[in-house]
Amino acid sequence: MTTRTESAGRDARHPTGVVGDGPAIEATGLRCCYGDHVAVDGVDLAIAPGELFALLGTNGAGKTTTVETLEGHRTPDEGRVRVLGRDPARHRRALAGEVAQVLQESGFAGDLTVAETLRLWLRLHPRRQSYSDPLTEVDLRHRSDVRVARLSGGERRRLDLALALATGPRILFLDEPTTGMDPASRERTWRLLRRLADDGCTILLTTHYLEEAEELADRLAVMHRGRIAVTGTVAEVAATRRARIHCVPSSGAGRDLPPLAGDTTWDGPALTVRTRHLQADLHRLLDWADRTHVTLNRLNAAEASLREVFAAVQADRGEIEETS
Ligand SMILES: Nc1ncnc2c1ncn2[C@@H]1O[C@H](COP(=O)(O)OP(=O)(O)OP(=O)(O)O)[C@@H](O)[C@H]1O
Repeated sequence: MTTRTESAGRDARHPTGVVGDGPAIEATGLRCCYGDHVAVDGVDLAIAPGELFALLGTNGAGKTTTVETLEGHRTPDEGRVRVLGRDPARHRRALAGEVAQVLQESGFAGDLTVAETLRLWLRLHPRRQSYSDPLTEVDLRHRSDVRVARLSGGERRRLDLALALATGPRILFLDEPTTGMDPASRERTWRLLRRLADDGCTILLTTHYLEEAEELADRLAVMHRGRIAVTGTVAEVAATRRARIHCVPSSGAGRDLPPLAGDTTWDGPALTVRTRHLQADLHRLLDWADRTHVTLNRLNAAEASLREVFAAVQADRGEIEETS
């Protein structure tokens, strides 16, 4: 599994989504409507070659519509999209060998075996380069002779992924790639996706699993009501909300705290500090506790989590702050 430290290294690699010859996947002012309903309302994305980008969002936020447009299945009502510099709706044939998609519903014939499905797939799809052994990569080699109808939900997701890999794509669109997978398969899939991206494949994945985005994504965006509410590296997105220090000072401590940059609130004996200056405020608090012989029980200090950011977006709270 990838460590946070490695993630921080990746974070620095694609600070803007544009490197070298420009983005591999791009949306500019994208707007998509279903009749009068605006599903995507001015989305800008720039995903660099070899970047693994996660698109998160609340239900009905517009993720699928955005991705379908990038895949060339829809044309924008306004704005433009480009994949490898081309309009994906107009150049579907040219892009076919470069782009692979894993949709939520794959719709394979249930009476074909896994191996037959792969062979058929390779006959029907243009290949940029063949991938050595996609079934082994997704741990399905031992199920080669099993009919697709008899695969479990998680195994079907792995077959989807194997087929996507089989053509050696430069761009991979993944819609909820690990839904239904057990924890071991999920981690294996994460390692595989990470390796693909490290080998230069650009990956756009939509997911409802925040830990998947946290673990994998070079950058991510959280959509809400057709717009991107917040985007950046995991660290940048977390920094849009204040960090939190929580503790229960020992009785008799009094409430004359040292001057802190953050806002303090008391809930009975429990103190919470919401701050943009976590290290400095923690230092002041510890120093004050030392000087006044106070014990800070149940002390906990943490940056905001992706979950908190997501909850704030979902609650439509206006308190997502600009990263300074
Ligand atoms: N075919 C359609 N006709 C009318 N409205 C649609 C259609 N498809 C999607 N919508 C609406 O467009 C909006 C965006 O839908 P979309 O499926 O892109 O969101 P999503 O972020 O993928 O949602 P979810 O996470 O729930 O799958 C929603 O309000 C949805 O109800």
